[in-house]
Amino acid sequence: MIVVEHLTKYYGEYPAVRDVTFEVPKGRVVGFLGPNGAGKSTTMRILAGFLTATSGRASIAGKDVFSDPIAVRRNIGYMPESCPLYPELRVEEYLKFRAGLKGLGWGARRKRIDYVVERCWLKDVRRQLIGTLSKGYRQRVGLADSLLADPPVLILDEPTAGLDPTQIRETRKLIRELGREHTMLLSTHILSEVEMACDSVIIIYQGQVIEDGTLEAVRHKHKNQNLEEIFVRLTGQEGI
Ligand SMILES: Nc1ncnc2c1ncn2[C@@H]1O[C@H](COP(=O)(O)OP(=O)(O)OP(=O)(O)O)[C@@H](O)[C@H]1O
Repeated sequence: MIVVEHLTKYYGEYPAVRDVTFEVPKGRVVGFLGPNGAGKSTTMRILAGFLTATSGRASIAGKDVFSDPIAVRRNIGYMPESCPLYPELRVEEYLKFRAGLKGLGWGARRKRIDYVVERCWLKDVRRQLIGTLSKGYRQRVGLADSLLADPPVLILDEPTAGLDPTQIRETRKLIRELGREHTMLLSTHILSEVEMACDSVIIIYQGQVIEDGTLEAVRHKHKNQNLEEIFVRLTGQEGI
């Protein structure tokens, strides 16, 4: 469903992503891990069509990310690390606006907004100005936005970053549920989240993929260590 081949991205002289190749098969929920600055957001932004690559290829649902970006956007829901929301709009207004941009017709729009509002626990803040929402609630609006067009593929960049423990639990539960219906690439620093919600894991370090496989295969390869031990050993990072 997601195919990335030899993807490379330079920011000026700096290679943030170097010859990255991986696949996410249909229906799979993949944890995309790596220390700060490893190249996760850069890769995800390229897949979502927000950034060009220096070289390499990528496709989603058979559509080329670079030559057919509009078709790709129809197939994905992308939640960036910090969601660019409009503070002067109310939650419902924002979702209406986004649903319009995503091409949902009037009838479908109302139904779908009700659904994502319910699903992302936004009922209580439906009429609140986005600018007055807490970070956790803004994250939920970003997640609701990514679900609006019911895309087959979800690309979620640190969806639980900055949430309180209750919100983290709720969001994890939602991610697990969404994983039954969507192919998902999910970046996070919380390794227990990956162990709970993902089938597979890709670890990226200094712009390069250093591990890629099902959780079971990766654990087996590393003598049944837990993911945290594997991550620390591969990347030399304690702070995650
Ligand atoms: N617009 C930019 N211009 C220059 N360098 C950038 C830019 N965006 C990212 N970088 C650099 O590219 C590297 C990869 O960044 P990226 O945001 O993809 O990492 P990440 O794995 O998502 O990190 P984090 O876990 O901290 O979010 C970092 O060294 C970062 O400083």
